[in-house]
Amino acid sequence: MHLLAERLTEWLREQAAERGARGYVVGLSGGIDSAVTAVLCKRACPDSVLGVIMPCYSNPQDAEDARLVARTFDIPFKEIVLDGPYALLVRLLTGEDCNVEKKDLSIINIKPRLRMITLYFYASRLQYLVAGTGNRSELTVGYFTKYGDGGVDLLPIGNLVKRQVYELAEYLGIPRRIIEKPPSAGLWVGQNDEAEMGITYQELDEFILTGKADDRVREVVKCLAAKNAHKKQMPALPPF
Ligand SMILES: Nc1ncnc2c1ncn2[C@@H]1O[C@H](COP(=O)(O)OP(=O)(O)OC[C@H]2O[C@@H]([n+]3cccc(C(=O)O)c3)[C@H](O)[C@@H]2O)[C@@H](O)[C@H]1O
Ligand SMILES: Nc1ncnc2c1ncn2[C@@H]1O[C@H](COP(=O)(O)OP(=O)(O)OP(=O)(O)O)[C@@H](O)[C@H]1O
Ligand SMILES: [Mg+2]
Repeated sequence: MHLLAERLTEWLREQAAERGARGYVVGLSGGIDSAVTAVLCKRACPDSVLGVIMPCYSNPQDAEDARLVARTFDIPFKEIVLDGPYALLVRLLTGEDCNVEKKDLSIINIKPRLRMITLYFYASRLQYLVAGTGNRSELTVGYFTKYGDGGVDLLPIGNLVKRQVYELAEYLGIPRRIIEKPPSAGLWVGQNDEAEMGITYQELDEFILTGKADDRVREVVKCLAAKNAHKKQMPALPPF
């Protein structure tokens, strides 16, 4: 893990230099993926990393956990509450008040997209790059919002399956309570990644790393990967 952390840190340093950027901006959710990504960015660019905490009708504990990460690793951060813009857009688009219990993807995907807009504001202001937090497990099945949390400049932990993200988190000293909470996109009350995908990260990681899986897991992965393949492609152009 020591070597992996060093190599990713060095890679982030090189990427910033090659792309003419001064540092990195990261959305800090209070979850493990953003904690690990932000700490790697802080190691790479100690004086030029910004964490942005963006509650959007979110569980207040998440912002509390995000602040804990920022303070533990001395990462400067902003808190931008997106409740108002979200409620306004939902009302404008649907004519109805937003309902935080409802799992309507056309509506709740607005949350990650508002976060993307916010992160690109800071990236442009500060001459930073937006560091995405997607990992190999999520990328394999396309478990992210297109141009939402998927709208980023680079993916420092994109080659690590979730289990490897946990290992790196342990090595980096991410606070226990963040390591221990169940992965959630936090898009509606009680959302849980594994329940929504229909497979566990352990099953998904095992399949990615070894090719071993029972028929049910194989089918779910195949199906999600096919359905979401477009998220990893450039928009189609006419062939003429
Ligand atoms: N074949 C195709 N070729 C080109 N484009 C295609 C397409 N099929 C759909 N599309 C487009 O893509 C859209 C659907 O994709 P998208 O808008 O992303 O929506 P969708 O994949 O339906 O929803 C996002 C999923 O990611 C999960 N998520 C989101 C955010 C964070 C996290 C997390 O882990 O933290 C997880 C979320 O819970 C949900 O399951 C369609 O509305 C359409 O515009
Ligand atoms: N409330 C939030 N404030 C700031 N950024 C957020 C917030 N919610 C989500 N994000 C951004 O969207 C990313 C995707 O969320 P995701 O849930 O996959 O990662 P995570 O919360 O870091 O880890 P976990 O998968 O364990 O919950 C986050 O890593 C973060 O960059
Ligand atoms: Mg999360």
